[in-house]
Amino acid sequence: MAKVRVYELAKELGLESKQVLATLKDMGEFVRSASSTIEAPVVRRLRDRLDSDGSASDGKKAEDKSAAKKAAPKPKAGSAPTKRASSAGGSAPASAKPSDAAPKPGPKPGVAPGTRAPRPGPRVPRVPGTPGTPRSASQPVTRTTPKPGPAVPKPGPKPPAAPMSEKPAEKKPAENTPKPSAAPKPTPPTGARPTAPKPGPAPKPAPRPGGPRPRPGTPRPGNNPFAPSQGMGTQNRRPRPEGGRPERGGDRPGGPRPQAPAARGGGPRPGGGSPSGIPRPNPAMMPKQSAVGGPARGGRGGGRGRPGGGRGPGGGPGGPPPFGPPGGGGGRGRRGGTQGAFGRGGGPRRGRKSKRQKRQEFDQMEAPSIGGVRVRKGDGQTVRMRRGASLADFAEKIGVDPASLVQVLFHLGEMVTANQSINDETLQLLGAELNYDIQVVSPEDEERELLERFDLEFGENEGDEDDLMPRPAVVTVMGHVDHGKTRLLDALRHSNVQAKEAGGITQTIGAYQVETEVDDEDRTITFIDTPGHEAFTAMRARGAKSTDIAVLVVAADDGAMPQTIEALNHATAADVPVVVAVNKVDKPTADPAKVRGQLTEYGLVPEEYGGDTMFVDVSATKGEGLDELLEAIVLTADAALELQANPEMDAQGVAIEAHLDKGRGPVATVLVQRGTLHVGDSIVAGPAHGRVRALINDVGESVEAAEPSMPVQVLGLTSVPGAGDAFMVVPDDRTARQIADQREARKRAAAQAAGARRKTLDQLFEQLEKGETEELLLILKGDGAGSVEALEEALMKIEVSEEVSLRVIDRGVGAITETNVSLAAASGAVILGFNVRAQGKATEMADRENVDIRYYSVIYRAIEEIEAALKGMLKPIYEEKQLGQAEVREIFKSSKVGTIAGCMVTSGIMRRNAKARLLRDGVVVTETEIGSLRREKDDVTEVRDGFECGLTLGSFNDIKHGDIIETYEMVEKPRD
Ligand SMILES: Nc1nc2c(ncn2[C@@H]2O[C@H](COP(=O)(O)OP(=O)(O)OP(=O)(O)O)[C@@H](O)[C@H]2O)c(=O)[nH]1
Repeated sequence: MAKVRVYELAKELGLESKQVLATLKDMGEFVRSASSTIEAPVVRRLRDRLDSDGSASDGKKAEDKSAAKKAAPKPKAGSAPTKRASSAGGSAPASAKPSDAAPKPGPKPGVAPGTRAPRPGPRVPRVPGTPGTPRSASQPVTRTTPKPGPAVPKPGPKPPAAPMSEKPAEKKPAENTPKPSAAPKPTPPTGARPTAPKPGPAPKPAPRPGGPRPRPGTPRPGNNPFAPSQGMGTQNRRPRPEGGRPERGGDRPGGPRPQAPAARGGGPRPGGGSPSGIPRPNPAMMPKQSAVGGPARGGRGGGRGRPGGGRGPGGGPGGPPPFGPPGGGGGRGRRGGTQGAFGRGGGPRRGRKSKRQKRQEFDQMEAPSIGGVRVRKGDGQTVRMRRGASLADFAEKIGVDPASLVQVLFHLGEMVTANQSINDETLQLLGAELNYDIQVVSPEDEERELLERFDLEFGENEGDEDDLMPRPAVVTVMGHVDHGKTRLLDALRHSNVQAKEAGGITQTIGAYQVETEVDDEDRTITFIDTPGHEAFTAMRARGAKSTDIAVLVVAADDGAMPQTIEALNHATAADVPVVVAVNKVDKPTADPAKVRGQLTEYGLVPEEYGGDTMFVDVSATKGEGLDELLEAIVLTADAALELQANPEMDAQGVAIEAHLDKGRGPVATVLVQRGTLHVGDSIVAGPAHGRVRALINDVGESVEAAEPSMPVQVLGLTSVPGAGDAFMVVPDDRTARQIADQREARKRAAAQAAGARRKTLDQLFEQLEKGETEELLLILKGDGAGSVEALEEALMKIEVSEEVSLRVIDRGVGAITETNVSLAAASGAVILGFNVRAQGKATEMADRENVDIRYYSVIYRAIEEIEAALKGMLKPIYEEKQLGQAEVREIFKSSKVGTIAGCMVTSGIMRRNAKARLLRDGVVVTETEIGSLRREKDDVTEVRDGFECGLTLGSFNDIKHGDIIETYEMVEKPRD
């Protein structure tokens, strides 16, 4: 047997489609709409069901009823309700399923009847000719059908629901009165409406011709909160009009409504909005009801919300077997009912929303509000963040919108953009606020993890004892400026590095090896010469870490100085043994004993005093004490250290200095700490990588390999590594590149985080109040990575005022290029060239673009100039300087110039156009300026004390006898 559509079957059976749908639902069959097809077996069962119910309109029953349309309504109502009602326990049940009804009573007593009734109501109006009665009948039926339009017409043709209606009809109520609902109610006898409440209503029904709208009285209470907002709501309302709202009433032909209201109003549906509305599908209600009814979702089964299906109302609450269980047809009924029936479209919309929105709403409910921003909080779980991560990174890890984090931070007083790197404290603050345990991964850990990903390890693991071989001690020479470090090293290796230094200060780190003989044994010592200026503190600190022994140079004539102590602290922190070289002992003012005494206070006790620190008196210029110094170094190393390394492994070490050589490209001076570095090795040094093209030792010779503790220049890198960056040999170029790339990215983020000068809101507002803030932007270019780094560090320490600050927007090794100039031009930055010059057309371009390039070869000169420049950016400070005072003795009125004050200058001078303030009884009345100034009849520029004058105060005319006029000027005050 071919599939048949519901409406076809309904027609065949002489029923309303909705009735058929309702019955199907009752049978547990899910049929979406009247146009849906149903299988033959289902049709058979349906027929059986209808037959057994007797409701089936045996075909034409309907026709018979045609006359009784009105009755029909009730029946329908009844029927429909029945199902629903059943759940609701409405009266309807009586008709359709008495049994059901009975049980249901509890649920929505009044509802059922009433509910249905209402439905009709609405439609009624449309029903043309039919006065109340007919409509009611039809309506109920129609109602299911939703479509307003169609509904109207249907009334006539369609006899009310056959099955359902029939019973009710029989019950007569229907017949009497058009009110279907009314009719049903009477039925209640079945006990449907246990709730008693509506006894009254039942009777009333009769009155209501237009009665259909039964629901009036009771606003569908249970209806649901949603109703209003949804399409449904509206409809519901309509029917409701208690007492038949005029509006509708008017429309309706049947005008009768009024009565209905009363009737219904009675109170049928106590609780439930849907009572009468049986038919009315209330999408909104559905959910609720189903929920109430119990089986929340199950409802679906009932038939997705087919309107007719009694989905809504009835089903809901009571949820009697048929409808109830399933969830009451409730489920989603929106589709059927809402859409079509009410033509609102609200239904579907709602449905769509619920999926997405519900989740969002749920999330939001869960999310606490921080300063008005809702962000889901954590449960204290740990979130690992790399140093310098951005809000976007954090947001991604915790699955929230970065914008919301920006807002949260804003409320916490930090203004940060989503992609900006944030510092550790801010990250922690945010984490604490959102209840996450933030673990900022240190660069060291990050580095370790990075290498682990490539199965590499940088460290001391050099294999077994057998693999280890003695290696030279690596020594760092430290000390106060000009105490003779360079000269001493120079003396030790018989070269003259010092002469090449500009400004007399060591600018770069050099490393050299010196041979000596101790106890008839040849020993090699590697020296790292660190710069002495304070600006190089960072490099010196690194130097201390990469060395075995520190030689502290102290001038015998000067004694321990601040940087001597600082250097000592670095050595101590690095747990490096110290050998003190008391230099310049050749000087007449030299006092080596004093130096020993001073350093004793800092924990360096000379051996001769019973301590374990070796002090050696030397004279770098005269070459005295050098052998003793070397011997002291070797002895100290032998005594305190076990200097060994595995020369067989892949080389690892540290880059001491690097620069960009015009002819050779990036050149890095590295110190091999373990393993042996060979030409041809793939290496990665910080963010630089490459393959070793050549190795050059400290005396400029090309070598094939560099063993532990040997300083060597490496050629072949693709870029310039930073001073202090670790280097290591890796399996292949690809690995080297990948590691370098990741380090580069990390470095960028970290630099951004460190460099970003975040201002709190308070600070910002403070500065805004003071006026615009100024920032000096710089681009640094130098001959070596160490120099550039040192310069930047020194510059960043300059503190002139809160109002001005400086920021390095770019830095690099090598000549100043056109790229640098164009960046400077675009950003308004100044370029500082340290031991480098503009290259090619960069100078020309700088002139054209008006870019300021400054060249330096001595670091502190750069610092001085930048400091001066920053001071120059400060806004001038003005202070008030009083000019004089005059007393008003006469007042003259002039139609041309206003009020003229005849004054006696009591002190100083009155000057034309000078700033002035008028004082009355010691109170400033106005701040203005002297307008015209006359002495006798002549205009003058100023009048001195002891003289009378006439003056005007701008447009201020409220001058009185006895007022004091004070003049002053603002004078720029020099800054400190
Ligand atoms: N009389 C005397 N003068 C010395 C001796 N050693 C160094 N000088 C002088 O001290 C001055 C500074 O020497 P440098 O070697 O440049 O000192 P430094 O510690 O390397 O200085 P910076 O590079 O600025 O840190 C130079 O004029 C040297 O000639 C010494 O043993 N005796």
